[in-house]
Amino acid sequence: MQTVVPPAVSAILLDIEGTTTPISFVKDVLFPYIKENVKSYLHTHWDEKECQEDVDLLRKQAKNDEELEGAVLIPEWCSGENADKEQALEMVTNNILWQMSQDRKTTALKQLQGHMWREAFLRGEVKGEVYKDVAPAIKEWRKEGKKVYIYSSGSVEAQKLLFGYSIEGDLLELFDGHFDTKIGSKIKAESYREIAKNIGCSTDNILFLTDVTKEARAAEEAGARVILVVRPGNTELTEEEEMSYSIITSFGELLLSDLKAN
Ligand SMILES: CSCCC(=O)C(=O)COP(=O)(O)O
Ligand SMILES: [Mg+2]
Repeated sequence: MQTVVPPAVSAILLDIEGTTTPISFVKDVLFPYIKENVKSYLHTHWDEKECQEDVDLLRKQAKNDEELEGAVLIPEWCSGENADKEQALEMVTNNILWQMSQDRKTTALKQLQGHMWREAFLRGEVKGEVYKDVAPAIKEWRKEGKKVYIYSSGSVEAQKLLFGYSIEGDLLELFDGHFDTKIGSKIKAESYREIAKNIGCSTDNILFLTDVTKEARAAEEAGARVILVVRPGNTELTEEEEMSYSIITSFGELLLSDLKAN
């Protein structure tokens, strides 16, 4: 079945996990890579500026998380020149593993993950999985003058790795820009307003494609248009959610209204 995109839409904003990319790729490939390698990564890179910045951000996040039940914290002494490296990296590792056990989407965790995946993608150990219908559909949309952006909890750096080193080669030229949680949480309406400001359009001109209804609601609250994407392995939608949203199972089902007229 086809779903018509209203002509007012000038920008299509795409989620990654569960939308352009199977959840299984994230859960079974990307996340295990972090869990298996985080300690040795920290060990190797600990003294580098980038790694210390990542640790500092993780420590600040942990401070904010103090109130959370079961939170694994990172004491103040864990970053900086005088830190006992072995003890500190043990604490940081435990914090990362705890955050991942909760599938947290903090900027601190996502930044470190992006830096770790860089090694895996550059060495060719990992290639980004992208659904087959994604690239051909985006090419069509762009031909029709639509701008296409990514908005994911994964850091912009990680997004560029996934699409730049994908199973279909370098797909980065499909996108006009990338957003991550530095612009705000995906479940906050304000983030979509900020994205619209950044793109230079009204939220009403944005069509957001996502698999997560909390994200869909936030985008709608901001005035953006939303279509839910149902892919194999995604969380099942409730009957109410199915009734409330337009749904597609492939990007090929989107029909630009300008095209329909032809
Ligand atoms: C290269 S993105 C890695 C996937 C990830 O870490 C993530 O949290 C995906 O979140 P999304 O917002 O795309 O569902
Ligand atoms: Mg998603």
